[in-house]
Amino acid sequence: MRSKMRADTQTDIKDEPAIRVPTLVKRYFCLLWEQRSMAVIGLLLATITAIAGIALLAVSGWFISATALAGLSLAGAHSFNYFAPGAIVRGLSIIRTTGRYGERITTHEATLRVISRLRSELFGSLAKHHWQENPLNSHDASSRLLEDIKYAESLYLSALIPGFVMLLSVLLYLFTIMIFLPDIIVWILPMLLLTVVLMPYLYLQQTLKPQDSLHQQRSQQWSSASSLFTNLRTLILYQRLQHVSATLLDNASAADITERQTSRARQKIMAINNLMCAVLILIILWQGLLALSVGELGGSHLFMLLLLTLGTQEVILGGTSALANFGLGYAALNRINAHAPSTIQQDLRTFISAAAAAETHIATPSAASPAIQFNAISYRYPQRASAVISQLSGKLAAPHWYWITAPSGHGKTTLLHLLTGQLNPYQGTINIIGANAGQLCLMPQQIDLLRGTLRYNLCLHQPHSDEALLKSLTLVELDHWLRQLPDGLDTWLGNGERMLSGGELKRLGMARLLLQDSRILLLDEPTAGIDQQRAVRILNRLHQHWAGKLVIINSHDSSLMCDSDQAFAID
Ligand SMILES: Nc1ncnc2c1ncn2[C@@H]1O[C@H](COP(=O)(O)OP(=O)(O)OP(=O)(O)O)[C@@H](O)[C@H]1O
Repeated sequence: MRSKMRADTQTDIKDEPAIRVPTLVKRYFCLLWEQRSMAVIGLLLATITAIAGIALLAVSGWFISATALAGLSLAGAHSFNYFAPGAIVRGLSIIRTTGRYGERITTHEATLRVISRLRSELFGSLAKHHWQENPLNSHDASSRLLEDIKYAESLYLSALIPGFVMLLSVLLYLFTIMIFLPDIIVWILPMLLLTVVLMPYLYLQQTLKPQDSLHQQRSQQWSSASSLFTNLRTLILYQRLQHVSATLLDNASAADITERQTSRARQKIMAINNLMCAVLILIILWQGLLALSVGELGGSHLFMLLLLTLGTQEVILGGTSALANFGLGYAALNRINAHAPSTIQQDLRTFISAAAAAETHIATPSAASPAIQFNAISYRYPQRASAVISQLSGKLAAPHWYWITAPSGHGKTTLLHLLTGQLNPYQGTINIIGANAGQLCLMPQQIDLLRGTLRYNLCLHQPHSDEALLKSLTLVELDHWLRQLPDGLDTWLGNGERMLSGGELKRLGMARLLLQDSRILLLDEPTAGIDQQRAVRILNRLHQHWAGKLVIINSHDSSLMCDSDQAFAID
């Protein structure tokens, strides 16, 4: 059963040490493996494009110099074969152009698929698990996650591809040099090792060292910016806007300074690498001229080798940052691992293990009438010393309405969160009968108004006809209120727009619930702020509308109970 699995999962988290660093990295590579055909095609196209680009430069260098040499004598000009090298140059430029387009399409598509899966898994996991257990600052968490996932993009796109292309190009370059000038390998091998190994390593150092503080500064900046916009009205009322804006500017300039310093250090390394590549060209020129003077190398071949070096150098410079990009992506995924609540880490482990993936499969609803059975469940908030719910058992079954009764602060809301799976009991089991997770719906104590139209606030991304919306509003007596709205269902609500009274908000919450196709309905303080007569009328209508369903209510006002309703005491 779903809830049994929840309880088992909880034990897992406790037994295992905090998540191993590479779990999210593993997940990233699992996702990349799922997209392997596209990723490999992208890698091949990137390689073909780079090699075609280098070859194009080298062959056209040879062609131009050979043509020029042939043109010096009339006989040579007549006997020179212009056609074959011209066709090769044209062919290479076609390959390079098509390869580049194909590479962009495939590599970006593969990255997009991997990253969007990763993002939806992480955010889905955050949304699914209740943040009460793992308190998170939502601004901070989301800006950190977004920033880090952005870095993760670079793992394949800006690290694996340019790194692979660079290594392959360098090997081919060495092979070609060995054919024409085998003696100079002793000169160029150390130079290549410096440019391909040492420089990327130094670049990585300069990138990673300030990365953590830069990341912290940037996410702090986004988090304060987002909280400034959210709290704009309060800040203006209390005349604190200027103060908060000044703090935001300070945050931004601290991050800018760190970024500028990092960028300067990296530019220096790139400049040194450029210099080393220039030395490489000089070595080729020097040794090539020596070989030319003793007749071991033709003039056009020397020109070809120079341009070959120039082309390879471009690829090497492009790959210098590959190692650093890998480090950035790896560090970002590590950071998410370290900061993510244990529930998300558990989800990631579940995604990775195929067996567990089967376990998450949502059970198909049976024809049985809906019920919830819980056996000896206990729950304690991580921040509290004592349990809020201890060894609670019971069975709540349709078609009844159950009113949870207990004094304030004795765990009524906590029980609803346990039943909906937002919290996990650390002991005991909860079995949902006759309904799947999507058919169990909660009206929370605090109704959040989303910034959008009334229609958007009711539908919450599900299509509903205007008639259905009107019917649900009528059942909760919001039809008169609707008629007063300037744009009816398309009137904007929310912070900074039209606000609702406390009682109206509760009724909007009930209207939302009425639009859900749920078999089990849980309502947390649905009538708070609503006058008694209206509350009785609305509850009577809901009784008729939800006949046959399991309804669980948390309310302090037990005078609203009907004769057929049952009380469920948790004390
Ligand atoms: N995230 C949390 N962290 C720590 N303690 C919490 C958390 N949420 C609730 N509590 C505590 O758990 C206890 C039970 O809270 P709960 O909201 O379930 O009570 P309740 O019976 O619904 O209260 P009320 O009738 O006032 O709404 C309270 O003492 C509350 O302070």
